[in-house]
Amino acid sequence: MICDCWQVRNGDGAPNYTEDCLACGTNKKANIENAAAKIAAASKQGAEIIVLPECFNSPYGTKYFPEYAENVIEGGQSETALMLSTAARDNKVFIVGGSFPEKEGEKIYNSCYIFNRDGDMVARHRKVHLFDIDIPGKITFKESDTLSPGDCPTIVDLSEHGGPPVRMGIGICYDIRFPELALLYRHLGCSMLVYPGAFNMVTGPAHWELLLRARAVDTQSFGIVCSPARDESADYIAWGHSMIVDPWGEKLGELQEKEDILMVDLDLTQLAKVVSRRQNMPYWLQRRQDIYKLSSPFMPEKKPSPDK
Ligand SMILES: NC(=O)CCC(=O)C(=O)O
Repeated sequence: MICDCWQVRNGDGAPNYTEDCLACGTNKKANIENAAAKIAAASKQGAEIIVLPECFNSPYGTKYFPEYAENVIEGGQSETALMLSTAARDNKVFIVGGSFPEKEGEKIYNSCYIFNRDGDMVARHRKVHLFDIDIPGKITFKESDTLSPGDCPTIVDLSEHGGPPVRMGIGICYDIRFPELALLYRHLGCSMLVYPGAFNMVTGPAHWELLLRARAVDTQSFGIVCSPARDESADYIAWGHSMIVDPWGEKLGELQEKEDILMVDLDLTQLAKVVSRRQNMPYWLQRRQDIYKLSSPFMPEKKPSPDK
């Protein structure tokens, strides 16, 4: 399996976005070392935030998850989480750690851990929508054979951790198909949606870019997807095409299917674009909440939604 990373650098007040690809296979140790090496390389190029793809320490497949899963909490010695923490601290970067199978008790989750520049774990997202699909003759996949779903949205505000003014909503792959999650993130003040993901050769060409751009436009936010690069010999062949789009749905950068690095500057002017897009086309304020309404236990009742 091959992986992409995506990064943000904050140069002279100008965050800079990059994507890498890195090769992953069945050798877990090699996958972890490769990810660490790519994080270091990206950091050398000035990346400030690095995003890894879904399932970067193992092949993507239900039969692999139990074997590659690590216990991060409950005093677990997770070598993958340790690498992410060390890499974040040594390179002084934020890391959105793609995902890896995580064990807690009897359950296994598809989890994304996020680290600050000191190597502290600041958030965890457990994939909330499991990829259970059956398109006869094309693709059948049932994550729920071995995985359990998470039950929380996950937001990371980098400014609360000494970083740039970016509030990210995190999802993992199939989570991108659920507009309600993205709308909830918008409601909770996010201006960027980050989805480590691994679409395949059936759904990738059809929906990967479409969904990212849709979620970005739905929420007037930056959108990022970070995929493993394609490995034709894998059981599950990833589509690749890590990508970042702006709140207008315009592509700021895209990788192809191979191992690679892509860096995209996101200067403060572009961050301001979120605000101006939201003002120019204030559809968030024009929602007809008398006809329909997003409801979530994670939505504060009284707090007005941040829709500047
Ligand atoms: N890893 C995943 O969740 C795959 C999702 C996917 O391919 C899709 O089409 O959705």
